[in-house]
Amino acid sequence: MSLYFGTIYRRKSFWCYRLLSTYVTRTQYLFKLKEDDEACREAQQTGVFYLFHDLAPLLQASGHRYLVPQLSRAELEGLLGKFGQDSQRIEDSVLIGCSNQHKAWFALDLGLNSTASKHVSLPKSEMEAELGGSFIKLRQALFQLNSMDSSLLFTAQALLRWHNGHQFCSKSGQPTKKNMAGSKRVCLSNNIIYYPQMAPVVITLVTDEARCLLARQSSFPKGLYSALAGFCDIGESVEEAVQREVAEEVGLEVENLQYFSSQHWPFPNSSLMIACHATVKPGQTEIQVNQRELEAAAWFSLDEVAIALMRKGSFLQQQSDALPLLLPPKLAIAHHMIKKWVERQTCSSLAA
Ligand SMILES: NC(=O)c1ccc[n+]([C@@H]2O[C@H](COP(=O)([O-])OP(=O)(O)OC[C@H]3O[C@@H](n4cnc5c(N)ncnc54)[C@H](O)[C@@H]3O)[C@@H](O)[C@H]2O)c1
Ligand SMILES: [Mg+2]
Repeated sequence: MSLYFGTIYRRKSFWCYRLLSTYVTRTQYLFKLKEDDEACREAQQTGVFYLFHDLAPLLQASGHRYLVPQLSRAELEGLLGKFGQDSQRIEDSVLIGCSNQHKAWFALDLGLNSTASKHVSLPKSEMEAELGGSFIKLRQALFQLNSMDSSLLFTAQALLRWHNGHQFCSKSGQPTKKNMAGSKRVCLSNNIIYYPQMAPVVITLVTDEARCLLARQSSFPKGLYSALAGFCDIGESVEEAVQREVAEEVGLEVENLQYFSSQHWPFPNSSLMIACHATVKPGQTEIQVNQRELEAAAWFSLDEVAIALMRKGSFLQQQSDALPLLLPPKLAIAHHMIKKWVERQTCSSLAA
């Protein structure tokens, strides 16, 4: 992430002033909103709101793309008023970020039916007509959103889903209460604090000298292959999870693990995808596909993968049986690790 300097000076001590970056002041502001309910309530007065209905975000079609409308506080109060609700409902929203000018961004789901909340679900189609947009499932809209919008909506949906699923304390059975920002929930009967959770998942691009190993599950779109992925078991390090998953799914032992990058992934719940490159031990390349986990796995050459990366068009539309190799879309970390491997291989073959 590139940091650039803003104009805000903060007094560090009596004689020393420090220039803080826009990124740092924004981060510190968000921290304050998470910790201080009053400050967050105040931020709700001037903030903007992204609406959801039963975890589907409000979107507006614009040509082949989707735009993500934001409502001001006044617009949201007007909408709630039309459906017989007061501004108290706004406190159900969760904080998902803020602009460099410290305008806070919130997400609010007006369609979730929760037993713990006194607020009822608002009717979807009437709201859509009122708002001039549609509540569309995130998976369906993925390829028509820009990367900033999709990342913000991923966060918002994950947080809203977590709150919806943690309305009661698992120890006392009593309702839990969200703090204003939605960064935690507390059980008032025993003070247990619950924080939003993500499941760590390792995703590994296994390679030998000239090929990479890709696999597919039967639920994938036809022709689509990706890197090997799997949830970390409790007590495991990333390295152990990578080695276990590769051994479990394709019966290979890997070495030379190299961390590549990470990504929050909202499907099916909230995962932290930890992407690594790894190589097989020399001479050990024979795959045994675990049929309980995978439909197929195979080694692919640099040429096959490089051509597949250049292939345009959505794999969602592929219907034919004679399918070319298809790779995950750009918003998936798997795409970027495969691309990185192709770049590295191409550079080293040019240098040779
Ligand atoms: N963003 C990307 O590029 C990318 C690419 C591939 C996979 N993924 C994601 O990685 C995730 C894991 O991949 P996988 O399905 O091969 O995992 P996996 O190989 O661990 O197999 C899934 C099975 O693991 C078990 N499991 C263990 N812990 C779990 C948990 N916390 N939540 C759900 N199931 C759990 C379940 O029985 C489940 O059926 C998937 O959700 C997928 O969406 C993302
Ligand atoms: Mg797997």
